Amino acid sequence: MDLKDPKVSEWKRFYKSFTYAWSGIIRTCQTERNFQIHVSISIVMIIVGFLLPFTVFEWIVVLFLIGGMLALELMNTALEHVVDLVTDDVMPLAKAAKDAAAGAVFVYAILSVIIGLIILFQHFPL
Ligand SMILES: Nc1ncnc2c1ncn2[C@@H]1O[C@H](COP(=O)(O)OP(=O)(O)OP(=O)(O)O)[C@@H](O)[C@H]1O
Repeated sequence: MDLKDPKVSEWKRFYKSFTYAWSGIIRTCQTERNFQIHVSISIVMIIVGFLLPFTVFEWIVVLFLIGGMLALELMNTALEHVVDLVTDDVMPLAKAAKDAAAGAVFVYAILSVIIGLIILFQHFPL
């Protein structure tokens, strides 16, 4: 179905774009080891959040970190696919693009771990 077709209703377009997004998430979850690791850590963090329990502010921070991390990992996967689509050859620009995207994920992951530990230490003071 062509989503730009004017005969397609707005709701159908909205629903279709939602199913495309969902299939992108599922596919990435099935194929990308790093995404699976992030999902696992997110589930653990949510369980810990219910057990401690987190305050409303802590939930907001943790959910932003989880959402940001998963969204960034999806963007990284998209960029890897595009680079692989453009070339099979070993090229410095392909490496630069992939490594920069991986770097973005790494920066966010380090920040998430630090903020996550700060939140956890609030509940288990040393
Ligand atoms: N076409 C290419 N030209 C040059 N270097 C590349 C190319 N494709 C990948 N690389 C480099 O090889 C390394 C591994 O890349 P790869 O695409 O396998 O991703 P990855 O880091 O294993 O991530 P993932 O496990 O999520 O697929 C990275 O340093 C990347 O920059």
